[in-house]
Amino acid sequence: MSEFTLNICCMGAGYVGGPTMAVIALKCPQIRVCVVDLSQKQIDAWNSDSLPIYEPGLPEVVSECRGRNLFFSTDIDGEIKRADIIFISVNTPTKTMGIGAGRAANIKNCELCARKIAEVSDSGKIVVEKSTVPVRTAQAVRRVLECNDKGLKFQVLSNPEFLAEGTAMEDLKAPDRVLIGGVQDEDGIKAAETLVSVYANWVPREQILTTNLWSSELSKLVANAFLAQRVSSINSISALCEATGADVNEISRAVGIDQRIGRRFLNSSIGFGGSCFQKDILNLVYLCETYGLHECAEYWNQVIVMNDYQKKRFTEKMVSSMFNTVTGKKIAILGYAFKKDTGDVRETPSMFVVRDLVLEQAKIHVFDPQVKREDMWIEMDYTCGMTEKTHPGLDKAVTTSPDAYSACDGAHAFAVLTEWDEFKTLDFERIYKGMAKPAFVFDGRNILDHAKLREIGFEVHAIGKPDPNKFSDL
Ligand SMILES: NC(=O)c1ccc[n+]([C@@H]2O[C@H](COP(=O)([O-])OP(=O)(O)OC[C@H]3O[C@@H](n4cnc5c(N)ncnc54)[C@H](O)[C@@H]3O)[C@@H](O)[C@H]2O)c1
Ligand SMILES: O=c1ccn([C@@H]2O[C@H](COP(=O)(O)OP(=O)(O)O[C@H]3O[C@H](CO)[C@@H](O)[C@H](O)[C@H]3O)[C@@H](O)[C@H]2O)c(=O)[nH]1
Repeated sequence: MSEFTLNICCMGAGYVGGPTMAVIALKCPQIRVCVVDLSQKQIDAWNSDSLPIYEPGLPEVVSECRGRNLFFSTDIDGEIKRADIIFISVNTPTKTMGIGAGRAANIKNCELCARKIAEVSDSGKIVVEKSTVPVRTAQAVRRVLECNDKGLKFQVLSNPEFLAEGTAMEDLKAPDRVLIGGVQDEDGIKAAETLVSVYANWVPREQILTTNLWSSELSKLVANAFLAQRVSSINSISALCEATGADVNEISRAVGIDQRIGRRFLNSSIGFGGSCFQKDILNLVYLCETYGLHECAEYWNQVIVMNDYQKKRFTEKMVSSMFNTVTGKKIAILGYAFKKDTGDVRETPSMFVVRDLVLEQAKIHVFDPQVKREDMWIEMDYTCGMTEKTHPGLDKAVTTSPDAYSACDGAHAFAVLTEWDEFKTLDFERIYKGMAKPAFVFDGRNILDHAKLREIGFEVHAIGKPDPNKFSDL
């Protein structure tokens, strides 16, 4: 007899599958949790001391639970057979070719999981969509599962994940809500209750919302669209601030203090990045178009248009401030991850700034405490189509530095592109001494003390901040 009351299998050991299952294992010692993946390398890393993703607090939880009730394996068939509940937590990237290319989400991996489950299962199971998917994907998953030739019955639930990278462990341990969508018949409601009872081990019942399948799937896209919309809204205002002498931080504070608006997600930046916002908005835009709702599609598409504008605007400002040329100049890039406390570079805005500066023939020196050079190039190829082959000399044009000081040594400018806390306390006197003059600072996250930097002698440019040389009446 197994010592466990329930067996959970999660297909996909990535940024979501790994941390999510680690927290379920932590909070539910009576449940056996196994995360499976096609990638042997990924599973080996999860079973090692050097986990495949950087997430504060994750190593502690993995080391507490791994081997007790948390396992990582490539035995996909065996773990599917053993499971009562199977989470599908695979990647659903934007399609790169075919119908809907550049907008629609590719749900190929979800379908492949469903086919695998139908093929190898020898008992009925609850199948949970954890991946972010277009509305009505659960129907496709259900149809594939129903086609099994063993007469098995499966229940499909939608349980989108709302964790943010860098704070994933806190988000998972104390989520604002858990959302579970299911078919509103007796079996569907029973399946949803089983999943509710898993989360109820640590999440207050009133924060576990149950809805119909389609509301759950759509809520995930809408949540990300609303969050990204706030970032684009404040970024659009940052451009107006730079033109008028207003200060975007003061505006965020004045506007966000209104409880109807709220303070969070109003930090102006070089634009949002990450694997989710752009992908999920494009997914929403494509859905609207599919249903002939062109005005709705256009409305949400503007969030992305504004984000692209913000990224481009930043690089253009760097070039124009530095006497309209950066050719041959050394520029230090502090921060390459799409936000602090992660090593993830998917859709990172830093990449677009680096790409545009390389095209201007600058010599780039990047320092990021967590990003691997190999990952920078993989993403540059995937998203920008830029490799050493397509752009000979690219590899040499971008140096990765071991620390911020060597990145800045001899540089004409440094730009802060990720808001890592350690950048706030650098020895800027030392950095200034080592730089070419005039020494430029471009603060893409508004995290530095600009007055202090100006006192040292830097020429400082920041997002949505009035330039004292331009406005004498501040
Ligand atoms: N990254 C986030 O912060 C986040 C947050 C919420 C939701 N999401 C959504 O969750 C899903 C997963 O995102 P992620 O960032 O964890 O992706 P990821 O790329 O980090 O991980 C996905 C994993 O799935 C594996 N995989 C793919 N096909 C498989 C198959 N058929 N069988 C077994 N394993 C398979 C891949 O090898 C990979 O390791 C996406 O839909 C994403 O939109 C992501
Ligand atoms: O005020 C802000 C807040 C965020 N950002 C940027 O927006 C991007 C996304 O940040 P964040 O949302 O914190 O990280 P993600 O890990 O992408 O998380 C988002 O995407 C996930 C995947 O769908 C969801 O689960 C989360 O709820 C949602 O916050 C990053 O580049 C941030 O720097 C800003 O520029 N200004």
